[in-house]
Amino acid sequence: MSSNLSFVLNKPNDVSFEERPVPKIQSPHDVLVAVNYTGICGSDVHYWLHGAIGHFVVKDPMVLGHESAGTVVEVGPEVKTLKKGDRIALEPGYPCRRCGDCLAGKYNLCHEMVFAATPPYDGTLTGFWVAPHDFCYKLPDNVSLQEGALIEPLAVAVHITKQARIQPGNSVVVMGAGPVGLLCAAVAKAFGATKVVSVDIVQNKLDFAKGFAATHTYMSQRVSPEENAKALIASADLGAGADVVIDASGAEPSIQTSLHVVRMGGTYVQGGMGKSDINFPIMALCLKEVTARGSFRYGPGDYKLAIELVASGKVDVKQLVNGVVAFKDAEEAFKKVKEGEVIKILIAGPNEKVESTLDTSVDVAKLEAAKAAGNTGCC
Ligand SMILES: NC(=O)c1ccc[n+]([C@@H]2O[C@H](COP(=O)([O-])OP(=O)(O)OC[C@H]3O[C@@H](n4cnc5c(N)ncnc54)[C@H](O)[C@@H]3O)[C@@H](O)[C@H]2O)c1
Ligand SMILES: OC[C@H](O)C(O)[C@@H](O)CO
Repeated sequence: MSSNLSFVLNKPNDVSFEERPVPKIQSPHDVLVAVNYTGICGSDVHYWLHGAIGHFVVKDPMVLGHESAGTVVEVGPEVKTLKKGDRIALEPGYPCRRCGDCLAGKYNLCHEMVFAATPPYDGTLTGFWVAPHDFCYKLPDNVSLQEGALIEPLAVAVHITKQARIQPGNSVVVMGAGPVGLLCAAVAKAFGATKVVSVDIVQNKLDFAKGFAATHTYMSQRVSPEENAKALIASADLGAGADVVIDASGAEPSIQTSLHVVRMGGTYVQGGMGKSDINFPIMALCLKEVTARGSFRYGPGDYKLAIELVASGKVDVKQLVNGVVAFKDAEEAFKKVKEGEVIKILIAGPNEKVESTLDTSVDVAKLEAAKAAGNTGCC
């Protein structure tokens, strides 16, 4: 346990591998975890390319990654629920536990949140990670460590979908068929929605969505939001509109269309993070008495439910994984995500002996096309 190789963002478009000290257990309630697999999130790609998301600016070198699963290698003296060798999904944000929001059960809103790979805090693309034991969730025997790395984006989708208060038999439209939108569609179905419409602007994403969880798909059109909504409603036979619309794209045209797709008295949830300010059809919100909610990360019970959805076979996260790469190929994996042709790539921990199962050669033309289209991952 002397090597702790880490994948560090120095500044935009400049990453390196660095030996960092193996972290030490700080509190008797901490565990030390060997990181086995980490997924790449759009926010990691955004930091890599731009060095900032909103007011979170990378000023000093920062280890990337926050979608991880690992194996417990050491436990603090007060840890009763985990032992050495346990396989866990890592919840990567640690709230203060004492402020009003934490005490109200909304710890995801804590102002003092320490969140992995959100500056100034380092992330989990590293060999070893220390975490409070109650933010490490033991994986059931039938859930693999690779699936464990998908629990983080699934927990995001669980939180978004809980915010939508879906009822059995509801119709749900999900804008965006990236990993978060696909997982929202799957969770909506697990929550009892009978019609789930995935919407995107890329045909192969819709083809995947149809085989994954969507009952219907719709290719968003470059027309006015009202016309787009009318065509969407007609194509999915949504009658007076959808009971619930979730935005998992962050794109302004998608958000505008959403408010025209939701039915009178329906619910709209903002999960996507795009531009901070947009033109928003506020009159539709008012006249339809739409309930609108935001959704940020995840809170009490979300990781637990995400793991149960995978363990019970209700959400098959394995389908989202295009391949696994060795730690040394982390930068190539980021380029692959940037190309926009993959759903989820996992990076094996630096101490894992794995062969890359993904062709890591990068198509420069695709990279340039993604750049020209402004596809920079997220946010
Ligand atoms: N709320 C949270 O806590 C939270 C957490 C993680 C990610 N996010 C956000 O959720 C969003 C989705 O994440 P992801 O990882 O799936 O990102 P992604 O970039 O892989 O997926 C976004 C999808 O939206 C599609 N899209 C773009 N414009 C569209 C339009 N006009 N109509 C319909 N679809 C359109 C894209 O083609 C893409 O498939 C991102 O904005 C991300 O920042 C939010
Ligand atoms: O899943 C967690 C998200 O990726 C993060 O909150 C990020 O998008 C903003 O810091």
